[in-house]
Amino acid sequence: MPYKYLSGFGNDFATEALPNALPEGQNSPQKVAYGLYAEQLSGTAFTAPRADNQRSWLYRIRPSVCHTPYSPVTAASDIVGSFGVGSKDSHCVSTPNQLRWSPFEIPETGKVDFVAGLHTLAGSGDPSTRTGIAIHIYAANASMENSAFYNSDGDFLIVTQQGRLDIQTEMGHLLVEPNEICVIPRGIRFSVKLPDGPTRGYILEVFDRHFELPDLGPIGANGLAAPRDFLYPVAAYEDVDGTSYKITTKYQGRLFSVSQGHSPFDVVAWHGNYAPYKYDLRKFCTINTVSFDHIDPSIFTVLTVKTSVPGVALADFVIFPPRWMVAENTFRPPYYHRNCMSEFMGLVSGAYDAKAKGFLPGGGSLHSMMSPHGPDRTTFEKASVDALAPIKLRPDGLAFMFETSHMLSLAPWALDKNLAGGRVLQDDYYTCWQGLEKHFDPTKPEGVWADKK
Ligand SMILES: O=C(O)Cc1cc(O)ccc1O
Ligand SMILES: [Fe+2]
Repeated sequence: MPYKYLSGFGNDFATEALPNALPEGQNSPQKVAYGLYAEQLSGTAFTAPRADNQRSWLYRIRPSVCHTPYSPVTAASDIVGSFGVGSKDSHCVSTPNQLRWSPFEIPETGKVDFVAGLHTLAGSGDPSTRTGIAIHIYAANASMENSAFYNSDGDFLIVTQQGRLDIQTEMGHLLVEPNEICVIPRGIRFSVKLPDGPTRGYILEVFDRHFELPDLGPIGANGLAAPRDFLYPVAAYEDVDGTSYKITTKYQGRLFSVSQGHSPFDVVAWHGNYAPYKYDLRKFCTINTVSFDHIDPSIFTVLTVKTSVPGVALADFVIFPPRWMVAENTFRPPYYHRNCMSEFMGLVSGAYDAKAKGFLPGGGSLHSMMSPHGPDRTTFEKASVDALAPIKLRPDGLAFMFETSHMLSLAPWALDKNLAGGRVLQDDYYTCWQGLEKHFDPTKPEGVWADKK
């Protein structure tokens, strides 16, 4: 499969797999070229201001509506849709505890595809009122066959951790490898193949608005993620009839499916600004202190979803990429911290500056609103005496954070102590801070660390 992309975050694209399949100068001609149907896919209200308005026009072999009625999927699922604690459906739990998970298991037996391999960890709000977010992981070992998925509840930002995802979408193909992310907006049908076999990763789902590049303020016109590095698929279609396709949607947190006798990937041409995209995190132009002190992690924001309050994100996607550390006279790891936001972290590879052990690739941690957290004892002690030479921090490491202004509720699966025979949820996480010693000595204004170098 040749993967071809169009570039530029939020551009208005036009792409066709057959010459002149796109109508000239209008969206809905009486007769569309090649006998195609025209269909609009709206990603914002019709009346959203022009700067926010997102929609695409799809020219396809059949309109999407040619399918059997939706019926609930009866197979057991670890997906949660509504996070109001106490709501009859939700079974979610609120806990301010600092939580950490060892690498989430990838199933070794049976065939588990991307949809069956979705597990919700935490979330807030409810898609029915377009408030909130959800955090899921996926752990799968099989490609989706003759099936597609779309999310009615919101947009998915997918962080691949192990294995590439070969994603066929209505707009074309995306090949996404670890160190890359992709965003599949609400409603867009996609099917995931696993060219490398077993796979794992993380998903940030937002129930309202869409991901945007952060404003750069005094940074200026350049830096962080560059718009031109966001890649969108070119139109690619298949004309397959007579095979039964199952299309599953997550709708208010529940799965429903329809069937149809033709491929849903029959879009010959499309134009517009509502489409899936991918981004290589290695292209992120990292900015940080060249003098002193630890800069807040918002400096590493790749994408953000705004709320109506200026500067307050519904969710930020933040990375901790390889970078030079040069800060002088500075405690360089993350500071001890209590936050009015909730912080979920994952690790794609390597290790993370605040934790000497226990936070592993494919695992995760959650530090909830106002729950204290920071470096473990080993990290604190080492960083308190380390020589402050310039160092290249973890050239192969990539950690990330989903940070949200909402309080999260925990899905039952996330707190299941028996996951993988009790090897996932770390009961003893809190102990990494228990040994932090008292160093206070009122007779030593210069502190105690000078003696310990
Ligand atoms: O590890 C964390 O908790 C994330 C984090 C990183 C950082 O560099 C500063 C603050 C912060 O919350
Ligand atoms: Fe933090």
